[in-house]
Amino acid sequence: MNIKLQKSTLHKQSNIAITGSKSESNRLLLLQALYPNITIANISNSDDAVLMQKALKSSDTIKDIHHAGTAMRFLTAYYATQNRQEITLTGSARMQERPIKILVEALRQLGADIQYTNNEGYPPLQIKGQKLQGNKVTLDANISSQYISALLLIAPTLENGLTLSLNGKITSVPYINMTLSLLNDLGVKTHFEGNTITVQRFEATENVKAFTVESDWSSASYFYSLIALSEIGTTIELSSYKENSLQGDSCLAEIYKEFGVETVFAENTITLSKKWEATQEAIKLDLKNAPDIAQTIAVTAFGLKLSCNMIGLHTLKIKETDRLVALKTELEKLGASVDITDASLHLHEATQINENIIIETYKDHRMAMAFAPLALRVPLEIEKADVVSKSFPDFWKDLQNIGIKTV
Ligand SMILES: O=C(O)C1=C[C@@H](OP(=O)(O)O)[C@@H](O)[C@H](O)C1
Ligand SMILES: C=C(OP(=O)(O)O)C(=O)O
Repeated sequence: MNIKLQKSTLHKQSNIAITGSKSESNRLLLLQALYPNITIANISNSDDAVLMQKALKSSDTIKDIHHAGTAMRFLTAYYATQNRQEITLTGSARMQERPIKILVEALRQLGADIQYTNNEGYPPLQIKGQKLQGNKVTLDANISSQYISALLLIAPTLENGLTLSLNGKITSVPYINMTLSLLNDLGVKTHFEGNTITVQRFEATENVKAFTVESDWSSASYFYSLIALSEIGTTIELSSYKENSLQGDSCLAEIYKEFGVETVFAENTITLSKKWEATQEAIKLDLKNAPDIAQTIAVTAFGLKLSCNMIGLHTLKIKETDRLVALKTELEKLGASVDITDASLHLHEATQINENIIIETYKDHRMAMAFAPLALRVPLEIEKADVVSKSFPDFWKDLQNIGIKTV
């Protein structure tokens, strides 16, 4: 399904309820499988969270988690500890190109029995669950924080807890802190200092532990972009959000000030308002802590004809697609000039925005959603637009409700 977007104007005021963070949801689902007294409210309706629930519920020995990176990594750790039938954990063609060796090696250090079905270092995996004896692991921390979160989530069930020693520059740190915070809320004792994380063993208790997931900040990024590209005075209220978020992408509130967007926090909402014209200076950002908002920001800057320099993007090449190449290719079709390296993107100030361009999405939800706000500048078409369901199935409906017109 392609979607043609007409040149549109947002309603002056609107409000939208976004469902829970997919990152928090998938952590809590894994914890719930280990500690069944957990209840979860405002769970994400994303494909990734639905696939996680399906995998955990079904008795099939083959689990296919499609494109869901967190499900792939978290379930690898989970099934390695579960004494049951052998499980095959697989995913989409792209998932089979996303590396998992660092996690598999770490679990093997603890005594896990995991084999590669096809290619060494990549899913599918053949996992024979058993009681893991080890309690110390050393692993590289500069490729994906999801390997670390996966180990932390199973850590409190291990006989002697777990000590992780992290090598190299730690990437996506807020996601590690999110995992530790949720463990702490459950009652697990943890400690993170320098390159060492320790987690103590935790026994399930009788008490029910109720969690409410905050709504997804990465999904909120597209509304930040829409407001940044709107007329002064346009506002959107989003729920349910809080100022003290576990999600690193809440740095959007600070970043989008440079694009003229003010964020006001109320009890459980944020109101985004276009308050002033964007700064005309080049935007400079290090996104090693918030990789998922790089595409949104690049497109906002392009739409505002600003130059933008982003570093800390070394993880983008192994996500749903090579996001650096995808961004360069699609932005240049629209008239931009973009330089990329393995870890950075430099967008030059645009002079024009080409109309009626078909944006390819490369099976990446964030490509579709990041480019959609350009409909406030030019008519454009988004190819295979249903890809958004990976994280935000209601995206197109919500966009129509706030004034974006489709053909
Ligand atoms: O732990 C998580 O929930 C996530 C961690 C990040 O991945 P990396 O640590 O691989 O950068 C992020 O990009 C992904 O969307 C979700
Ligand atoms: C990278 C992402 O997800 P995952 O790694 O969990 O597939 C994302 O949602 O942008």
